[in-house]
Amino acid sequence: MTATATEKTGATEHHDHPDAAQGSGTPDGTGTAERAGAAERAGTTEKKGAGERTGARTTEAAGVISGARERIDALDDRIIGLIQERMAVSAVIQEARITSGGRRVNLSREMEVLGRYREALGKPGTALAMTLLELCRGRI
Ligand SMILES: O=C(O)C(=O)C[C@]1(C(=O)O)C=C[C@@H](O)C=C1
Repeated sequence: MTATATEKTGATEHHDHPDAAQGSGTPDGTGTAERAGAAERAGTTEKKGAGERTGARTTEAAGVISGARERIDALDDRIIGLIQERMAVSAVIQEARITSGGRRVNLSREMEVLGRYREALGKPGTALAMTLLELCRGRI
C-alpha cells in the first residue's frame, strides 16, 4: 500500500482544527501529547511525525520546513561562533585598557556599537547590541 501525505507527515489535510490536522486526536480519543507523556513516563519513546514536528499540513511543506530549519541551525552555529569570537576580542581590548590603568567600560564606544546595530536592524537591533555588550563586558 502507498503511504498517503497524511501518513507520511502526520498531517491531515482536510481538517480545520489545528490539533486534528497535526494528528493529536486518535479514534480512541488519546491525544498526541497525552500519549507522548505516557510514553515518557513509561520510559518508552514515541516518534513525532513530520507534520507534528514542523506544523506543516502537507508533505511538500514539511520538506521545505525541514530543509530550511537545517539551514537555520547551521546559521545559528555560525552566529554563536562569531559571538564567542567577539567576546574574546572584546576581552583583549578590556584587558589592555585595565592593565594600562583605564576602566573596563567605555560608554562612548558602547553608544557607537548600539548605533551601528540600530542603523542596520532598527529598534530590536539596539536590544540585541545591549545583550552582546552584556555578554562581552567583564570577561577577563
Ligand atoms: O571597544 C572597546 O573599547 C571595548 O572595550 C569593547 C566593548 C565591546 O564589546 O564592544 C566592550 C566594552 C566597552 O564598554 C565597549 C565596547
